[in-house]
Amino acid sequence: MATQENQPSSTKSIRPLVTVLPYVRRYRRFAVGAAISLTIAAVTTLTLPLAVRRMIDHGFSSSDVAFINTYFSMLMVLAIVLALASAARYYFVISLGERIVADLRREVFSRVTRLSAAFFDVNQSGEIVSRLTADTTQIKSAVGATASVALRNLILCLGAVAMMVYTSPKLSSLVLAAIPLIVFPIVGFGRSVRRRSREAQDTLAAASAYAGEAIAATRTVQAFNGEESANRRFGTAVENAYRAARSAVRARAALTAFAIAMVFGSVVAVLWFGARDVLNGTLSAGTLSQFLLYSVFAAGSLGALSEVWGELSQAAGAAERLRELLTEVPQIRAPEHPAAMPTPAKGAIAFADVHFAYPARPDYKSLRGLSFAVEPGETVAIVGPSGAGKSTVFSMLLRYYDPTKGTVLVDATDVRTVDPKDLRERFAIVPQDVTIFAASVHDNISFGAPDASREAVVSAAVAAQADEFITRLDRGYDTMVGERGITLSGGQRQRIAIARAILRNAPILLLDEATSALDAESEKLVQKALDGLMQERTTLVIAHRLATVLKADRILVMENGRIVEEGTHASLIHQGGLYAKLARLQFDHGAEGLFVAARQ
Ligand SMILES: Nc1ncnc2c1ncn2[C@@H]1O[C@H](COP(=O)(O)OP(=O)(O)OP(=O)(O)O)[C@@H](O)[C@H]1O
Repeated sequence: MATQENQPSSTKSIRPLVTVLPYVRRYRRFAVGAAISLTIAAVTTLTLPLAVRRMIDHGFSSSDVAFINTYFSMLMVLAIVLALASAARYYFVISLGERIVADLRREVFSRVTRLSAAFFDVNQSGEIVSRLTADTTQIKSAVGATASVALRNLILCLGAVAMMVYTSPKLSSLVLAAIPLIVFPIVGFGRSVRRRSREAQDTLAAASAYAGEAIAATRTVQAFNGEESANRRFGTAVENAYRAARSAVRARAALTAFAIAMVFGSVVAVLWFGARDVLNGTLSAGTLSQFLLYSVFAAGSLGALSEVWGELSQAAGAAERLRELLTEVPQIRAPEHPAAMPTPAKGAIAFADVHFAYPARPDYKSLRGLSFAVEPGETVAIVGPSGAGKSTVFSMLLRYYDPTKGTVLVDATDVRTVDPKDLRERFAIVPQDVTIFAASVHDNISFGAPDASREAVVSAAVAAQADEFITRLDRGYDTMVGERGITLSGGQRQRIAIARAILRNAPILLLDEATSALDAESEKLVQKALDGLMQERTTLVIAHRLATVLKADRILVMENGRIVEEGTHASLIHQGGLYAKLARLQFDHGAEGLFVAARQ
């Protein structure tokens, strides 16, 4: 992932998993419950070989029925304790995993929604969504299943080794000598698994990103008969993800095979010595059986630990990807001591010699010394050829980016000195391509004012000429509109956006007129809705229609990131400059009120 502030780190251990620790601490009760039940289960398992030895050395030889009965009832009790402790362990550990992942997802999402526009210029949304879903799932399995298996096996392994030493120090010393030979290669393999697993998650995220984009645009894909090529591209991405995952799995498989071979190999070797001691009469058969069981436990748990190490290394790859998002600092954020926006809000705007290049394209200046002022209550239209920098003006006002030079002022306050939240509070925006969420009409209108009552929502819709079509929908204001408002017409979507802006009741309106032509009826309704919205507020409108420029108090003509002409429609036509040319083009084309974006 490309980030502005934060280059991906390249840690070589499972250290990224410490990201998860604060979450574990938050739910200490689950963690403590898990630890207690784990210990009980492990200790119970460890007492079994003791019982077996006594059975072999005393039970069968004494043929004492009462002894056998007591022994078997004790074993039964042990079995029940083991069952209950295992169930409790499962419950605590899995609940902890689920809880942590829910928190992680919430926190990552909330972080991502606060990141600046520059971050999204270089990162794909699908890639980020993949981190939210696939990577957090890996963490869940690490915290839930894997960590508990690891802990249980660690306790079992340590316990078994201790009991082995207790049972036969001589045989144990042979086993212990073999341990470093086993452990070091395992750690090495773990690193390789972690690196490959990170690659697998990265390629999977790339596939998800592409799928998200293509599915959101199925109509375009079908219109261009692009299904084949979309399938091919997704297929390639999925195959890449498969190959990367298989490479990680291969490393894990090799790790498992190596660990098991080494561990059991050393057990067999040690037993061979033990068997000779039994024949010599220096070791009882029961003691050797007990030792055998403990070494099988130790070997089994070491084998399991090596597998778990692989899984933890995999989860560390995922944790690293999440940590990148969690530590990403928004470039645009409130200063340490934000100034207060002056109240009451007036709605004055000023640009003073603003220069700006988008971070994704630092060599190209989108604004080159832009200066203008808008008085409170004024309606100002911005016109100019495509790429002149009109939309960039809006981005600077909303402080999506900071100027490279110069100052943007709202109510005579430098926008960099205030909290972006307070600044954005002063704006309502109607963008060119309206964003409609897959939610009810009510929720879509009240998006910028979530506490608004139904009455307020309806009156905003009435003012936006939207009430009539909304009440004709199946469930009126409670009708769910599809993703991106797919069930609504273009004009309806625009009127919902206008209602949203009316309800927000902000002192400054930013309006990016849609270039797509609506039918005459819709056009009239949208115009009427806008007239209502523009009253009594400062309005800055990127104009594409003659009707709009005629109504504006002033027109700013932009070209190459600065203002080249300024005046009213009549005075600018009279000047015979760029505006006159743009207007002529429009009339030549005869398109009703549509400014054709002409490249100079
Ligand atoms: N996010 C971005 N990253 C890099 N460059 C950008 C970005 N957005 C816009 N630009 C560039 O900045 C310049 C000004 O773009 P802007 O969108 O402000 O133009 P515009 O006047 O609104 O054009 P149009 O009328 O076509 O919407 C263009 O050259 C464009 O390529």
